[in-house]
Amino acid sequence: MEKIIVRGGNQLRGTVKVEGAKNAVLPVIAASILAGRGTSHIYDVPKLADVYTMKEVLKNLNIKVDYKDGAFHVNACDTLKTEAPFEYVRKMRASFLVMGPLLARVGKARIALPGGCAIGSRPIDQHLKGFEAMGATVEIGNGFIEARIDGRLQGAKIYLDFPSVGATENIMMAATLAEGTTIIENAAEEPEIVCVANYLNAMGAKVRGAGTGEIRIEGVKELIGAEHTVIPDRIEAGTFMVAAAMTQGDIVVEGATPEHLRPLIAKMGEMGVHIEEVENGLRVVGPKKLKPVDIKTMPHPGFPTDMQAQMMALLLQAHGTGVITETVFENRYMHVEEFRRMNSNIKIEGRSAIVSGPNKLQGAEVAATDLRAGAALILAGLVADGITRVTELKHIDRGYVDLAKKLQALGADVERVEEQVDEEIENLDAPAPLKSNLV
Ligand SMILES: CC(=O)N[C@H]1[C@@H](OP(=O)(O)OP(=O)(O)OC[C@H]2O[C@@H](n3ccc(=O)[nH]c3=O)[C@H](O)[C@@H]2O)O[C@H](CO)[C@@H](O)[C@@H]1O
Ligand SMILES: C=C(OP(=O)(O)O)C(=O)O
Repeated sequence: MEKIIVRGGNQLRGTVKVEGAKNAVLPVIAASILAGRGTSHIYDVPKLADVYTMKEVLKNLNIKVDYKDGAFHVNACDTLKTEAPFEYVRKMRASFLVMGPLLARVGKARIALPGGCAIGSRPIDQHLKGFEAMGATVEIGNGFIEARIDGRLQGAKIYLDFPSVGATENIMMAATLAEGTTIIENAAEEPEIVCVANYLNAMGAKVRGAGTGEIRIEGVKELIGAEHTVIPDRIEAGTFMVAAAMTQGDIVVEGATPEHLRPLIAKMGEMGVHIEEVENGLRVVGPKKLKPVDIKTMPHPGFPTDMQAQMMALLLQAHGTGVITETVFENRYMHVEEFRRMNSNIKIEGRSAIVSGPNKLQGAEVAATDLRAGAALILAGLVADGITRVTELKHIDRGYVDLAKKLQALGADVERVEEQVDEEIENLDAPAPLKSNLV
């Protein structure tokens, strides 16, 4: 079994470069389906398990895909297939983002129902509400969602009950080829939405207002393959920023974009972390003594839920009590049990986690229950006494390229190893998981 082994105690120093953003590249690749003519060339594509899953999804739709040296080339000009099976959606919920583009291009899409996940139930009702408002019929059965439209989708005014990132992207992509104008109200404002909109516009779409709560899309008849560079990953950048802050380190995060990281910069600043803008990123210097803060996750420009677990690791080191409130996902505290294995003092009350510190963390064997939980456990390992072994690396590989190697290059004692598991232990029946742990 592969593990990441962390021996705590080293301060981080040096420079680390962030990759293209996972949460931008996945919808950007899905958007490529919309181009009926020409080849798209997408740059700064990170080598993530999710990118390979998306590549497989597209290949299955009869789309030509080539991925080399960080560049992803897509040609979707042949007759498209319309089905994304459970095999892919199970691995990665973002596979559902092909529904809007398929519906717009060929009037039909059949996608496996995403189902539950380690961080909550994650329904897709807002995506479907948008497609129905544009005239599509949606049927659910046999574990699939099937959407159809005769002719073109029709522009519509769609109010999202919650500014869902995925629903905003899916509807925005579908609307680019619709007849007439679509207005998405209460749209998500994340930087990744702007990245996707810029790509759509480069392909010939007419999308205005991305990055605000109201997006207007004037439908066009055809989109053509285009070139696009993916924005830097603000969550990967944030993860390294926390690593520096935790270890009283001093690092430069190259590619960290200050405008995308305002809430994190503000909260880390309140904790006493020194953050300054440098030529091509951010310099982060960890203080001797961290102050506690309260954090509430919110849609952008609020504090990102994808940094909640990492900030909890940081709060474990603060002198005093801080409260984290998770408002975006219903069940995103799976890492708390793992932190407890490392001797931490965290109390859960409803949607809040009360973190009292500083904690004298101890190394332990812990499991990455989801992607950001995995990163947070490695961060905790950087300051724990003794050895921390993190398992279930498949989650971490969905969203981080060479996390162990990059930390190692900054001076951390971290390695990724293949550890033999005692055969007798491995053959024991595993207890049934409490929640399905698909993504
Ligand atoms: C690939 C990708 O970009 N993933 C990001 C995206 O996920 P994703 O796009 O799935 O997240 P959403 O913004 O859609 O979900 C936010 C909340 O809305 C709820 N909801 C969503 C859609 C819907 O139709 N109905 C509904 O109730 C979800 O259950 C969740 O509680 O945004 C999340 C919130 O910033 C991030 O944590 C994920 O990293
Ligand atoms: C929750 C995340 O991603 P996804 O929506 O792909 O599961 C994440 O990136 O932290």
